[in-house]
Amino acid sequence: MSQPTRVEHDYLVVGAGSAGSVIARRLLDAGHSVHVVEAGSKDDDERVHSPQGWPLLLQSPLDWALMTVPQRHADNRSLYWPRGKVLGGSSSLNGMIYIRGHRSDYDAWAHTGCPGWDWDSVLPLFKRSEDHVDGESAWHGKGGPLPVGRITEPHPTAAAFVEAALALGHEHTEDFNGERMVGVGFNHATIRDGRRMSAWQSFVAPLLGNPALTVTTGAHVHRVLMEDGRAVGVEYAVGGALHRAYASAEVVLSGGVIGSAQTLLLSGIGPARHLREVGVEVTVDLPGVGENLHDHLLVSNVYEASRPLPPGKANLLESQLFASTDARRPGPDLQPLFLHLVYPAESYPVPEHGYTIAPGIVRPLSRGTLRLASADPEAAPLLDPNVLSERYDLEALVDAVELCREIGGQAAFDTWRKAEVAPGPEARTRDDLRAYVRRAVGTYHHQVGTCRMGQDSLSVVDPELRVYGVQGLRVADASVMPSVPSGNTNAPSIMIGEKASDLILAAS
Ligand SMILES: Cc1cc2nc3c(=O)[nH]c(=O)nc-3n(C[C@H](O)[C@H](O)[C@H](O)COP(=O)(O)OP(=O)(O)OC[C@H]3O[C@@H](n4cnc5c(N)ncnc54)[C@H](O)[C@@H]3O)c2cc1C
Repeated sequence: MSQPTRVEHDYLVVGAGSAGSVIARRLLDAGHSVHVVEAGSKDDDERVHSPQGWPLLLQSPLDWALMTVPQRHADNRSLYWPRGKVLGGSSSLNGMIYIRGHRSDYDAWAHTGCPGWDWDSVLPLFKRSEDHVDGESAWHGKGGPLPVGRITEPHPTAAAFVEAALALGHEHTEDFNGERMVGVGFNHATIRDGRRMSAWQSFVAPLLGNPALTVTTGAHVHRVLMEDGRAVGVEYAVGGALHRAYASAEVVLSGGVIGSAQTLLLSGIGPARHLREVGVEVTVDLPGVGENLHDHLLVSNVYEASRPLPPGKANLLESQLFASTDARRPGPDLQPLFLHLVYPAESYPVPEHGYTIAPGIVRPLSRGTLRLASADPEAAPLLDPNVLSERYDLEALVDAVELCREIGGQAAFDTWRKAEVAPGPEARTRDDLRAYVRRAVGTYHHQVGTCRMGQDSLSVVDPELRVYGVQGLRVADASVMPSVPSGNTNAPSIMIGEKASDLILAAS
């Protein structure tokens, strides 16, 4: 019997998230054919598009809704990790804050084996994506696919947060992506005309009629198909049925910090010992796959409000503060975030009306792992970020809790504050606050690092994002970050998509 003709595109992109959407767009613009294979659904749920819809998407079918393994240093709690399972990936259910991080974050990447990823090299890529409401400047781009706007009518409590931090002596920052990141101010956000601008909507939706583009949704990629050491395609499941898709040029994994590492492991690319333990045949012994999992950490200082809060007009996350526990270090390590809603602290009461001053840390030292639970591609992986295993992370979070308490106690909040609910008045000493952090710590949703870029024995991809030991296969998403930048990770993931497309096109 003759083999059916195998349908090939030039490129296969696995995952239509922040990075994958950019890659698909840039390859299409360059005249290539692209097949995007996405496990999630179309983004036709209206809650995706409203800037205020994201809390309603958590635990919905558009969320992978993963859980970590019990965290030893956090009272053995399993942490809930939302991730977008929809066109746009996590950029379709994130908080829309547009932050790039500090210049020193990227210079550190370059310094630790990633030439070409220093700040001066990546700034033009951030700008190329952007269509900033303020227009072209030294810091921002105009005319790119990604709209970035300002919070023009802040919620009164978000304004109170800024006023309170200023009263404590923090400096005002007009633009966290500008000259000075450290300070307090209002976020810029990926919102235009009152609509969320996900990476998919910004980069790919305008090209949906392009015959060179094929999009398959509801398609869970199980493994990379290899021929003679070269990636030639992927196998994916739709419903119960298995399908194959092929690429004549390259396969690009953009499944995010969890999906990309899991796909590599299921393809036999990873630590040989672990693969044998779970019964996956080893293709390439690559010990770094699944190592270096880390995340920004967040707690929720929750306040009961003295009256119902008026509705906001933007993304519910309008103002924040970048601060440092050590002035000798470049850039911030704390990121208290204000929400004009109750973002509950686990196991603490949830007031009917309230707001949250969320202490966050952005230079965590704790590192963990992602491992397969079994060889079954549909089984969720074992996620162990090992949070708070480093003493610095615990102490920095306690510093952040104290800082947020100080802000919450300022006169600017007098007309809004009824009571502090978490950590609550009974938490007085630093030890009490350590216990609170262990009991309430959660994710800031900025997991990275499981397919780390670099040139040492634990690197998974080289600085051109090519998987070591395999031809024709790259990883491009938050998983390649060697260390998490000190800001939110959507813009950095989009930048990685820009850089990846340059590298792919240069090799074509
Ligand atoms: C609730 C939440 C709030 C956040 N808020 C912000 C914020 O305000 N600002 C900010 O900058 N960052 C925020 N982030 C983080 C940011 O959105 C992510 O870091 C970023 O989107 C990661 O991009 P990515 O391309 O690596 O992965 P993703 O955008 O997650 O994309 C991965 C895609 O691959 C698909 N996929 C995975 N595995 C497979 C597979 N096996 N087969 C097929 N498809 C697969 C997924 O369904 C998904 O669509 C938030 C994240 C969350 C979850």
